[in-house]
Amino acid sequence: MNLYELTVAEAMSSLAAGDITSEALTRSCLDRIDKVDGEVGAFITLDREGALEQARKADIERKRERVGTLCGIPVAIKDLLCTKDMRTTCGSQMLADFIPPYDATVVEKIKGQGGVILGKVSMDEFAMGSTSESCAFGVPQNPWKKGYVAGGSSGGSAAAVSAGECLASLGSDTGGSIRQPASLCGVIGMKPTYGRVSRYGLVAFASSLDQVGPLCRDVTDCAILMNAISGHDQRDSTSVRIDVPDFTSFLKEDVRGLRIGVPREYFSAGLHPQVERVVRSGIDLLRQAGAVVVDITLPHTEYCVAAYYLIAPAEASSNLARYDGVNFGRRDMKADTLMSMYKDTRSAGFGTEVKRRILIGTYALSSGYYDAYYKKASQVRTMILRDFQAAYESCDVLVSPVTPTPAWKQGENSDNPLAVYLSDILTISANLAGIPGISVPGGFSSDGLPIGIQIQGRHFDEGSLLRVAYALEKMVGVTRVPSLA
Ligand SMILES: NC(=O)C[C@H](N)C(=O)O
Repeated sequence: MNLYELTVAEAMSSLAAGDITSEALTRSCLDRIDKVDGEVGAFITLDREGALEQARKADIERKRERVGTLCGIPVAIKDLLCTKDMRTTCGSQMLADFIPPYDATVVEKIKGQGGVILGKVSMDEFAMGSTSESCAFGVPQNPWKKGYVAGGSSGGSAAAVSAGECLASLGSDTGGSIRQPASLCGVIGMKPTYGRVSRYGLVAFASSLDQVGPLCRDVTDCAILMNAISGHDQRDSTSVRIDVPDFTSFLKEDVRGLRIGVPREYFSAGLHPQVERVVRSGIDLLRQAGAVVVDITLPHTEYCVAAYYLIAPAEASSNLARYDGVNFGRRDMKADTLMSMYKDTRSAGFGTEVKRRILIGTYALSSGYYDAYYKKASQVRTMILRDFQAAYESCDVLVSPVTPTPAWKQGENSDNPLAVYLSDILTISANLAGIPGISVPGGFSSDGLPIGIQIQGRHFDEGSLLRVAYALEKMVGVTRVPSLA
């Protein structure tokens, strides 16, 4: 077995036993990147020398003292998390040369535990998209099938883990951006409860929805990464002061007596029959293992896309106002007035989808329209939250598809933003309600594309998600790294 194929847990014990070194492990990932990334296209910035230096340092420290949990483990970071002295582009020309002077809290935590940062991975521009095709610096593709999308917006994070270019990665999820690419690339992806993980140093898209989370090769690794990144942070006023459990303590195969809710609305028309087959067979496995399956209704599901595509663009239009050519990133200098400098910078710096969202958001927030759009959408958001609260009175977790279809061909929906927005229909509600969700591999389509199963739960009950995901993983059996022949 190649070292790059190890899970985080396996690598941790081999490193602790002295069977491998971090330098060898890191070199194995770098060699793998050299071999396959020309095709996979996951990395925007690769810090080869820096990674090897961190790995050697980890090897020396291990000999001398007690080391952090992730000591010597190579990880990749979505390119919207600030990394000190390392370019952070958000997949946008606007930040093509932006080098942050500080680390995001989650990056600081990974480094603090000895993790080796390999570099920054591809994403949709400012996290707006579901295919990563709007990235200004290279589009990742699905490691399972040439020419197919890796999903988005954390497409580079999912593709890098899936292709064996790193052992784990961090992504962010505003409307499905961790769970959807995880599902399409056959890896685990968790969106924690809003407030569980610090957003300090995460470049904001829609601040009331964004959350950082891990993408990994198995559920155990997901629990390990959750332990590493969770917790209150004084620098993020929306992070919650609540105890962080040891997430690995939930890794039990036993789901007896657990009440699994199956939301009727998530299996409606438009769901690909092969996705339905995979998810229903996952539910059957859980039933056979002793879980109690109950029928659930989330009646306001049909309004979630409309509410999200008002709230997220409204917040984005406000957050992205800071890219004015003065404070951050790019400036177009040919203009001779301040107004035309703003206009030229923003016209050239942002891509089509980002502009579209800024326009929608600015329109929705303009005077006289607030009540009709943003306020209405916020009220719908409350109804969606209440649906979940009512559901969790009769079940402990919800099991459903992650996306209506498996991965599609690159370019297929490029001219149809509405079709792409609709592909978020099964993931968006969790962000609107702030609840946690995870995607775990459930099977494959007839043409070999991975299909994930989504588990959602109560606020701060990531534990039950991990428990069900772990049981499913044991019953379904994970397929590791695709051959990329
Ligand atoms: N950022 C996300 O979670 C992705 C979502 N598809 C969006 O475009 O907003």
